[in-house]
Amino acid sequence: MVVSPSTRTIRIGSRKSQLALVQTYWVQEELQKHFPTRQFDVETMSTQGDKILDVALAKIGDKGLFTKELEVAMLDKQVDFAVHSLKDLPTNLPDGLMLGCVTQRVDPADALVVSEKNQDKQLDTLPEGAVIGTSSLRRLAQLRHHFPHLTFKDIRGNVNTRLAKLEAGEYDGIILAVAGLQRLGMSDRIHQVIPAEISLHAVGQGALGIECRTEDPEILEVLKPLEHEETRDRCYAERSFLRELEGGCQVPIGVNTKIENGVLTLTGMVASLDGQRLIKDTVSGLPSEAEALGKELANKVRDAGAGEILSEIFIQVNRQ
Ligand SMILES: NCc1[nH]cc(CCC(=O)O)c1CC(=O)O
Repeated sequence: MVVSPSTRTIRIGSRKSQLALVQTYWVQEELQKHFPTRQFDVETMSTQGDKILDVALAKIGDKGLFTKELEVAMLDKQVDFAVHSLKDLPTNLPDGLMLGCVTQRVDPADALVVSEKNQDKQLDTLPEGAVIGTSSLRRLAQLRHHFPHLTFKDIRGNVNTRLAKLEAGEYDGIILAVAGLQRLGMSDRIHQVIPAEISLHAVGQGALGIECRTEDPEILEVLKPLEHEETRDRCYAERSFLRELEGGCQVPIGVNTKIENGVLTLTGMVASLDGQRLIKDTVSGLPSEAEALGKELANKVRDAGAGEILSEIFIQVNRQ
């Protein structure tokens, strides 16, 4: 039997968490609509990030923690592409793999979710010493900067696990991405959407990134209908900013982007872990120059003192 190329089954790799599966099945469904005669299968696997739950994320660094196993499977041709939350995808990918598609972003903001007894509180009305759960240095530094009276405590696990820890009374509130809660059908848990003036979001937050083999034009073609140009340009600028600044560990870097009248505006910040120093600046230019804009902004904040903050963090995190 001769198998024509168009009958090749396409295998999609995914993590097993509920959020990862919701995202992957969405991609599968959308592609099935565009290519009704093709077969798309989903293959799930656990990643390091799903297994190591007892070590602070900042310490292990998040380089590829949630992506490595999927990348090995792609390079071994066990799967053809992998669906990631773009914010979990490292800015430098292994040889032979690329970011093949960026989907339309949903709200990239962070949200406060509060425990039963704090339903009448917001970030600025929570009492002195209230315990806020987050494992992200970015959220920690920015919230400490604005609300130094709050206490911050690490929290790990997937979205459901974190919500369970909140319900168990370990925290007064936790910070989660709006996007994740929405995708899991838990928008009702969003108590306060944190404005960009208080906390800039993570690079790529709210978008899906599809990683695939560089040398597989058929897959790249299949992914095209899911690409959202505006999100892609914004995320390329954000990723370029992060790539220029990160030095081998998770760092408190936040961004915000918009495209208006054909102009891409990128705001980025770097903060010290204690929230005392926060360096923030903005650049604008053509969306087609997204990567150059990211570099330009990285140089600006580095010159303004971000370089010093980042090297201090690198030392602190590795000493712990
Ligand atoms: N690091 C975990 C993670 N990776 C992606 C999301 C959901 C948000 C998104 O897709 O950007 C989350 C949960 C969270 O930050 O609350």
